[in-house]
Amino acid sequence: MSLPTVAIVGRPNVGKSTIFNRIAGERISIVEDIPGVTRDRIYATGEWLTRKFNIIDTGGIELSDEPFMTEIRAQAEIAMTEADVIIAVVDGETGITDADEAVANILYRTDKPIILVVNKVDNPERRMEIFDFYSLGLGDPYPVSAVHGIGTGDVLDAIVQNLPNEIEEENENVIKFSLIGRPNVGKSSLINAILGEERVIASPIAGTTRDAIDTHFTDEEGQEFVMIDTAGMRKSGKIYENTEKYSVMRAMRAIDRSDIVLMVINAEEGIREYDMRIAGFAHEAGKGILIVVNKWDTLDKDNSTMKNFEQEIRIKFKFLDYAPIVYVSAKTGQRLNKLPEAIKEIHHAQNLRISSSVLNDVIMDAVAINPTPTDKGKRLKIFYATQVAVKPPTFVVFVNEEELMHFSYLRFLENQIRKAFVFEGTPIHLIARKRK
Ligand SMILES: Nc1nc2c(ncn2[C@@H]2O[C@H](COP(=O)(O)OP(=O)(O)OP(=O)(O)O)[C@@H](O)[C@H]2O)c(=O)[nH]1
Ligand SMILES: Nc1nc2c(ncn2[C@@H]2O[C@H](COP(=O)(O)OP(=O)(O)OP(=O)(O)O)[C@@H](O)[C@H]2O)c(=O)[nH]1
Repeated sequence: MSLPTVAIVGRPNVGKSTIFNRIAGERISIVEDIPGVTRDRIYATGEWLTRKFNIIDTGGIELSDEPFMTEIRAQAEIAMTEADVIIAVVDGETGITDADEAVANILYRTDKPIILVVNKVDNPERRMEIFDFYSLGLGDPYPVSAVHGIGTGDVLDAIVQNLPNEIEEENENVIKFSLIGRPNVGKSSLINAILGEERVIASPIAGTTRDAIDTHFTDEEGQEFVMIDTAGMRKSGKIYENTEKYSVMRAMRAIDRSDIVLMVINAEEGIREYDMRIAGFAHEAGKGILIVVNKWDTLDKDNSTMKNFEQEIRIKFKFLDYAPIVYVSAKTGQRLNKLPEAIKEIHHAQNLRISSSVLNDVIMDAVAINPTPTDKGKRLKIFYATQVAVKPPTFVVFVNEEELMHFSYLRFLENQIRKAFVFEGTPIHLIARKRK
């Protein structure tokens, strides 16, 4: 589902990251061994009163070599482009500075809701001073002490009140996908090729955010697709558009809105750090993933080229062992016809429901091959398993003691499930729960 976005702006040192961490709370997960972008701590998901939203700390988007004022203005512009609600942070300890006024001046141009947060209001005496901040012209100041968690509840209330109404009715039959990859890997060429190949009338439809334009099309079999816009990949000449953090953030937003992500890699360049972070994020988000190696025409190939390439991918994207790989050329058209097919198969896999009886047969066979682990003389007992969700397929395994379920055994069960059913291209989640 597509989530609304909240962006935090303000000059350095006012406490943006502290507020970001408060709002994102425990939802910033740091998963070991997966180079997910969640560690960058500029993009996370927050939740309050059952409303979920994405939150961006624009302070984390640093523009190297730009003068200080240019940088904070650019960050405010990013907030105005990306967000549905903007949190402008100032410092109650130091009062209003020129930089705060510069930020306010940029924000006057937007009609998006702005919540003015006066941070570092650590004690009641200081509350009286927040009235000075009315002069910024950004509305009522909300006093907060982010380090102590005071006042953040009111800010969250204000965020939720200002979020746009639930957007985009979900149509389960439509496949939403996006093409993600570093600049110049050939995303636009592939998009044009896919649309050309399908010989369909592609019509841009307004997306959930003002500036996102998604492309809607139907293939010959009547399957509907929505290609999610990755507008940030377009070159608009803004100074921040080319920064890696911004491009990563745009990619993350596109991933959030997609069911399936086409991770595009340039055959000439191989896999880069950027690819691993984006892929890690898509994996953590439970999205379907197709690895597309483009510019296949540029390589001098022999019998082992493809095998070697696959090996590199499998080593670098260790956590994506379920993702199929397609080697294509947007230039010559080689294997482009495989893309819609592969997308449809992944969509099928991520929506697959396994009946409990069939699932439990597989689990029991698995336990017969590889007995459950023991710890301090106690053996893990598996009572039964059941699928609780799709997209991604999620299974709960009921056990005697959760602690006895080791990661490696869960991994083994996952492999057995993958051998028994076709879950190619989708992560699957296994959760151990103590039976009540
Ligand atoms: N007294 C007090 N200090 C705070 C509070 N919130 C943050 N700080 C401190 O203010 C400093 C800056 O906080 P950050 O969250 O890093 O500020 P920032 O705006 O993200 O800064 P940049 O990353 O430089 O943009 C840190 O030393 C924090 O500990 C608060 O509520 N009260
Ligand atoms: N040889 C070859 N060149 C390709 C292929 N696909 C794209 N190109 C070229 O690679 C360059 C970049 O292609 P784009 O489609 O603009 O790449 P992009 O990923 O959309 O780039 P950004 O807009 O910068 O994000 C162009 O010069 C293309 O003609 C391919 O399969 N083979």
